[in-house]
Amino acid sequence: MNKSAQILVVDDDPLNRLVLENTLNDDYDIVVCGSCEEAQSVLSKKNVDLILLDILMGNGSGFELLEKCKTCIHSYNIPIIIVSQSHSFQDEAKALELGAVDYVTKPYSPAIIKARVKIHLTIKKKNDLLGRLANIDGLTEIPNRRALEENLSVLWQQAVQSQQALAFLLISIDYFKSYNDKHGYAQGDGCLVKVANQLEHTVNEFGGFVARFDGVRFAVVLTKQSEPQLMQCTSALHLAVEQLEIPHQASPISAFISLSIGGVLLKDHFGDKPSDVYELADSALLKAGQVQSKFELVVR
Ligand SMILES: Nc1nc2c(ncn2[C@@H]2O[C@H](COP(=O)(O)OP(=O)(O)OP(=O)(O)O)[C@@H](O)[C@H]2O)c(=O)[nH]1
Repeated sequence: MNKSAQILVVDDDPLNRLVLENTLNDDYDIVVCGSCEEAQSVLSKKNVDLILLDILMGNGSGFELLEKCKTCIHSYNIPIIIVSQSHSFQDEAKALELGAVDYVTKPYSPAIIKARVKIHLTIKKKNDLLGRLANIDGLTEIPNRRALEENLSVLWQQAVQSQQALAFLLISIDYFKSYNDKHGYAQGDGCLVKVANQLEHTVNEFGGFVARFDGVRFAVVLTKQSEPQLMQCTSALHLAVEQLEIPHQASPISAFISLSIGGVLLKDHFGDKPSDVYELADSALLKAGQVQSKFELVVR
């Protein structure tokens, strides 16, 4: 049977582990651990969907593991249900404050454990979906501006700390207003989807990140770039979209859809904040639209 989720059971009592395993084994993949250290090692290797955690363990406090999980980027969104012998309100309150989603006291009814696990897995699935949707552009299904901002912020900070170059490209489809006027808005949407997919495919080959910036503009972030590498990437992007051969009957410069690219290469001066590159890239993009190469680069 295809089990729907992976559950980690952490309890130092072998009998408790066995009971929980037998309760949930039919519906889920169960991994059992007798200590917090073992559990941490499992969490670093496996994708866990939910944790059932005992807090009063002889060999280390479950509270510590709970706190670690909730402050770690890789595990903070895993729901943790406490299964405890302690009926103390303080322990229950502490566990919930530290981020546990539920608190079940022993002895428990297997049916209730099953029901609570099911509820929290359903909520997690919905939260995961919302998280994904919040970062995906509805039309092109590539990352959206929110995802770009999150990603750029992390990569910019890393670049500043390591003093390694960071490149930002702003890409626009040429004469898109005329394209919509000539071919219709629906076809315009279809064209945006094709271009976005092609850009994503090409940028992936260069190990970069692409997002829809706004309307007909896309943004690309590339780390550890040199000028020649960046030129190679932008040529590949121009070529990839040319090769789609999407007819553009109203373009004064090409029979097919084409791009202009404004680039910023941060080498020495990274600016005060990540979004400083937007303005620089926007000016470069404006100039790119007027030159034959359709690419303009600002180096800082
Ligand atoms: N079909 C479609 N069109 C869009 C979408 N978002 C923005 N647009 C249109 O894209 C056009 C963008 O035009 P502009 O950026 O003003 O300019 P342009 O025609 O590309 O001209 P140049 O910048 O000189 O190349 C506008 O007409 C917008 O209405 C979208 O999601 N779908």
